Amino acid sequence: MVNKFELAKERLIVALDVDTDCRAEDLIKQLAPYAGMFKVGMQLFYQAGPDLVRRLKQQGVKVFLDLKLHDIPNTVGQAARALAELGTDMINVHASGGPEMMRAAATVVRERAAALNLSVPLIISVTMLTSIDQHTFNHDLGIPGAIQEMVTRQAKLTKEAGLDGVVASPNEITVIREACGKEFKIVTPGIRPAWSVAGDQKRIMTPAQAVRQGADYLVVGRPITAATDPPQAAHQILAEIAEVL
Ligand SMILES: O=C(O)c1cc(=O)[nH]c(=O)n1[C@@H]1O[C@H](COP(=O)(O)O)[C@@H](O)[C@H]1O
Repeated sequence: MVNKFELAKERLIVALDVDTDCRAEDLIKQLAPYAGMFKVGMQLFYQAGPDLVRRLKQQGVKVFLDLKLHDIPNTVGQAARALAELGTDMINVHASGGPEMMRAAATVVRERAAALNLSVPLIISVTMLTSIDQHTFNHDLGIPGAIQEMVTRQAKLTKEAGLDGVVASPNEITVIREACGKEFKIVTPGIRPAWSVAGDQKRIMTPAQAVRQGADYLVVGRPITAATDPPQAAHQILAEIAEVL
């Protein structure tokens, strides 16, 4: 029987927001017993490039390649084609690029992965960044209404465009589930254990709260990677998740 710790591990994605492939690979070595997937985002990818991703895949590491593609449909489609060749497990685009852009990415990635006999990654959209709060949304960006309404709308568009799910804050899980159903993947950053610092994250929840709301995956970066003892921090988060599973 799979134990709760293993189930919790499958949900945890550690964000490798570091500057070098050496540091990233060192963290993976330390954290492999605790995380189901590792996220390579802009900070690391712009330094280490696709070679690091290829190497991690050869080592059997599950990789979420978080480059948040956002451009006209043709440009995103062509960029997504290159990313599909890396054989990652999850990639993302911005929902605000619109349905045609999202559809272009999904179509190209699936076709390319199939042509190369690679497993097809989950293709998800980023809704409203977890660093945006209601005040910034209304007063700085000048968008009326509640963030939850915008995220629900983006999630529905994402589903209609044929993607697998969304990145959203844990605050929006309930409304996304209602709108898009059980199979639709919800990936939540903005995870802050009670003992950690929120920093630039605004729409946050603890790991236990996010799992109770129904998150499929939790993305956690600095509470683990900037801790004095990253494996201990990861273990503590898994224990918290396992308790509510
Ligand atoms: O797409 C993402 O992963 C993402 C979307 C979002 O709305 N908010 C967000 O924080 N992220 C990413 O999730 C990670 C969160 O890291 P920490 O804030 O350090 O836990 C970072 O790598 C962000 O790039």
